[in-house]
Amino acid sequence: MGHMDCKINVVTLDHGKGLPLPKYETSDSAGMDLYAALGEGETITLGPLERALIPTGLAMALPHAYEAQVRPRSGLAAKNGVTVANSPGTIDADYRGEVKVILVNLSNDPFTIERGMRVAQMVIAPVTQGTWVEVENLDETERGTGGFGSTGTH
Ligand SMILES: O=c1ccn([C@H]2C[C@H](O)[C@@H](COP(=O)(O)OP(=O)(O)OP(=O)(O)O)O2)c(=O)[nH]1
Ligand SMILES: [Mg+2]
Repeated sequence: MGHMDCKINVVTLDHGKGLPLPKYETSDSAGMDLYAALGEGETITLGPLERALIPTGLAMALPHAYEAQVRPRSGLAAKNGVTVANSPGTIDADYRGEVKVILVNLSNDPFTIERGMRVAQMVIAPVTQGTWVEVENLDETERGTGGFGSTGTH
């Protein structure tokens, strides 16, 4: 079965020109890697616990009822302790600004980002919006109000 297709209008901003559009690295990849759209020769170095907004050079228009999630790359997290501070970042379908990645360095070593580095991945997902139905009481369930480690304790 093929993947659901979601056509996304995209504008490459000036500082993103020359970088490829994000792509799926394998046929069944869930995410497309996002490239750091820094200037030629420009770098951003994150010291321990520092964070920065990394430009992707892309502005997009997701179709109605879709979102994009900005997620960490496991390689960066495992090897360098570098992750997405607000993971998963939420790109709303009505956002027309530049997509940015909020990277944070959770390691004790500085980490330097260069132009073209793949800093995060973006997953396209359908959006369900909820509508409230206000009631006086909720139905009873096996779990009830238990949570936060309540199961398997007796
Ligand atoms: O990792 C992210 C997260 C968000 N955004 C952009 C797209 C998103 O549609 C917008 C708002 O994001 P969010 O709702 O998470 O941030 P907020 O702090 O609630 O800002 P706002 O008041 O603008 O909604 O910022 C990014 O570019 N990267
Ligand atoms: Mg918001």
